[in-house]
Amino acid sequence: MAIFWRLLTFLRPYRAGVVWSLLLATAAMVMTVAIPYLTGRAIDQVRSGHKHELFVLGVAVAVAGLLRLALTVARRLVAGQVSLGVEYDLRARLYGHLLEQELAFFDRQQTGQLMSRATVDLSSVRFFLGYGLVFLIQSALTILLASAAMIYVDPLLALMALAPVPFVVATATRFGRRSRPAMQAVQQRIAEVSADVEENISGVRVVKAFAAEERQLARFTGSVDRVFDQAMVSTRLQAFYNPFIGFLPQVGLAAILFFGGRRVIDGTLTTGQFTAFYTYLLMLLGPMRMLGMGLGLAQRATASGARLFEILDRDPRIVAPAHPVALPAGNGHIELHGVTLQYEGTTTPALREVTLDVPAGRTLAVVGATGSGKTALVQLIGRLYDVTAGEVLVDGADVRDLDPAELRGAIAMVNDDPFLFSASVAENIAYAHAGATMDEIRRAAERAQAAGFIEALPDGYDTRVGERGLTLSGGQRQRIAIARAFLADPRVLILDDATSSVDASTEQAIKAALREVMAGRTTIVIAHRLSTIALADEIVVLEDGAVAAHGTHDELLHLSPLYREIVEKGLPDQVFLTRKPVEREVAGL
Ligand SMILES: Nc1ncnc2c1ncn2[C@@H]1O[C@H](COP(=O)(O)OP(=O)(O)OP(=O)(O)O)[C@@H](O)[C@H]1O
Repeated sequence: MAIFWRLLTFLRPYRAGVVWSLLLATAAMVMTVAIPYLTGRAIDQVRSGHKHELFVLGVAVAVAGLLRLALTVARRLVAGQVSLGVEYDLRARLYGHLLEQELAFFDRQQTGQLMSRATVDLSSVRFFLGYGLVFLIQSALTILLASAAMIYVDPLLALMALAPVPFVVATATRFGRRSRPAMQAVQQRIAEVSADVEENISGVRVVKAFAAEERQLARFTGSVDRVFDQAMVSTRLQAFYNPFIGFLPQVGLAAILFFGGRRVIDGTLTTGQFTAFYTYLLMLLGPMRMLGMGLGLAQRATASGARLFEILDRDPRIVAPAHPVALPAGNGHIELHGVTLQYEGTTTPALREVTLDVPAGRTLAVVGATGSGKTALVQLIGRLYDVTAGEVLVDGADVRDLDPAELRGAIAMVNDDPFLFSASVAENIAYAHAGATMDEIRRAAERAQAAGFIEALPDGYDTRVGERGLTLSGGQRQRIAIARAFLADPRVLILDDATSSVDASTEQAIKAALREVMAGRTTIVIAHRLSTIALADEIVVLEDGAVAAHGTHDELLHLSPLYREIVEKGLPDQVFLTRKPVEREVAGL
């Protein structure tokens, strides 16, 4: 119930619309109630042969009908606006809130689940708030007005006719109680199906590569079956309760036909009154059914609301401090003091007591076996995760004291698998600097050794790259990411150099681009090959999240057996493809 009241708060900005909706609904109801009354009177005029009065009443029925039409159209327009407004607000709030969450939140969420909440759940809430609520109130109002009219015509008969109403209310309440959990389970299972669809489409390359379509389909069919089974539980409840709610008032109808008919025969009730009375009772049937439907919508919206609030109530864990300090002037001096990082839900830390000092402008290569904590380390600099212990300083300021937006504005990351948005190449390059001019974009692309292939694309810089930029090769995407970093002009550059899939000349181009972008900035590079290590001033070797060794290449070759082993066996060295003397030297050529 608390969730239901909270849902109503979404209507607050639309108070005027809701009030108008209700006023229009009430006026339409008055017209609806007036029609049987006028019809009853008209029938009495037929019996007494008053042609003029009959004409007037006929016109009055037509006018009431027209007014009702106009009022209903107006109400639907207003309600539609409210509904879409609520949808707009909710979408913006939900999306904004999701974007505020820290990375760790997304590590544990299935994309499809989140998407289902943002679509299926959101639309059931907005549909209820926009239309369902008015349905409910309108039905209740019709029942009240028709009851009042019936009591006015004949209190005793009215009592008889209305006797089933308490049973209707009791049945509807019971229906609500049984239906809500069933509905919530349906929503949950629909979300699971969405998650399955999302995973299958995102991972379609793996599915195809392993010819796993049949297996995936079987799994998917399983999820769909689960939705079907649970929806059937819900449907069975509805199949019984809804008609039952509609049936109860019909018991009243039979009683009215019998007792009311007798009173007409006795002459204590006119035929017109009897007709009006009977029509009122017929009028009750619709709203009673609508009441059931409205309650169904309310159940669904409450179930969906609970799922939306789960997200909306989650406070982001990495936020700007109340009084952030400004990022001190500097050129990207990075310090880690006794840093330990343990990801949520894991038992062993990904980083243990790491202490590092990277002076401004220097290049540090991070090497280590897979899972040794290289990515974990670089993610801490932009505060994508919070340390479990210790501190990370950028130009002397603890990253937790800074506004994350300012901090991240000073850092650029070039991943091994850069993500490109479905937009033009130019827009993708300008992602870090939305106001960049075409000239700046071109210059960045040139420096990133990307201009050549971009100009060869069908529409040059205006070429749209598909979702995830799949129309471009890995090496091309990486150079676009480097161009992005140029435009961002960061103090600190973070690189992951896993360019193992590119050919020799691309590798050369990337190395040249990297050397250009690294100049004059602090760079931390996760190195997977000797040629990248050659770009670094110093190297840190990670082993199980701890610093195993730290020094220059030569020092480490003497001091660290682990480094020697990594150099000898671990790095997919392609240094023979490069021509830079320094790299040949490093590789011992
Ligand atoms: N988001 C996460 N949540 C929980 N554990 C994680 C998360 N990311 C990484 N880990 C774990 O933390 C450890 C360090 O991972 P990290 O990604 O830093 O390794 P890495 O050295 O970059 O490996 P690779 O070279 O394969 O990319 C691993 O044991 C990994 O399983």
